[in-house]
Amino acid sequence: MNRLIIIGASGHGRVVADIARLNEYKDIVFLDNNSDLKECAGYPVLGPDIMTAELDGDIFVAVGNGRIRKKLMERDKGRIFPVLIHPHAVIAADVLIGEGSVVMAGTVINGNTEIGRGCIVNTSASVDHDCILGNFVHVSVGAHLCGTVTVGEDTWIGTGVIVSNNVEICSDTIIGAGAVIINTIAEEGIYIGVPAKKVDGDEKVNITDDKVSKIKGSNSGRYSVSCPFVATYSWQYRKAA
Ligand SMILES: CC(=O)SCCNC(=O)CCNC(=O)[C@H](O)C(C)(C)COP(=O)(O)OP(=O)(O)OC[C@H]1O[C@@H](n2cnc3c(N)ncnc32)[C@H](O)[C@@H]1OP(=O)(O)O
Repeated sequence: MNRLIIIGASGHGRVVADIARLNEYKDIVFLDNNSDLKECAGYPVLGPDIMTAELDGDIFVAVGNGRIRKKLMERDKGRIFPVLIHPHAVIAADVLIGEGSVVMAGTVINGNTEIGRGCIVNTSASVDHDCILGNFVHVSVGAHLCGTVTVGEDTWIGTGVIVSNNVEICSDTIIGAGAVIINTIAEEGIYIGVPAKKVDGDEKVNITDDKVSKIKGSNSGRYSVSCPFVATYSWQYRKAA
């Protein structure tokens, strides 16, 4: 197994490293722009993220911000960004998962669902049948997407969110922790509450600057990968466009 270079020596990076270990990566190193960091989860932090250019190995961008995940994956286009799946995730055989995505422990992803590139399906989340998640989507801890839900690129579904079936959520949107989405969201922004409502523009929000393009993933190639640890499961992932 190749070396895995994890960008981002944070709590998220720590979880990613553990899943990489369970995916049989033996040589794991971190890069992080915080020069004070020397180790993470027992693995060395070698230097800033730009060092990918001088290091051999697969790359995983373990950064919570979807825009940064996108930027770093595009910078190192052509390198291998593995799909990392915790052995205690339950994934239907026909699910498609884009490169550079991570699926964490206790998740369930049901049939005919497509997950884009650079996505995070976080601990104990579920994404039910016939869903489509665009690139760089984050489904946070314990969030649940019912069947036939579509989520646009770079949208962050907060922890504990429930999304009812047959709902579409547009790109570049944040769904606050604990919200319940019962209707389609077509206008980007921050939505909170039960049922969720858009936060007014003059309220304090933490969305920052340059939100990226709103295109959904349009990758086409299908590539089979074998699962090293659960012989009864298999899944496919989509190669970057
Ligand atoms: C492994 C992991 O850790 S995965 C990470 C998962 N993390 C999450 O899911 C966090 C999601 N983030 C949130 O829900 C945030 O609160 C956001 C993005 C919705 C808003 O953040 P901010 O802009 O910083 O809002 P801020 O904290 O200043 O709150 C503004 C107001 O909205 C309210 N508010 C904030 N979030 C929520 C929420 N999820 N639901 C209801 N009300 C909320 C606050 O109580 C506050 O109300 P007040 O003005 O009456 O006091």
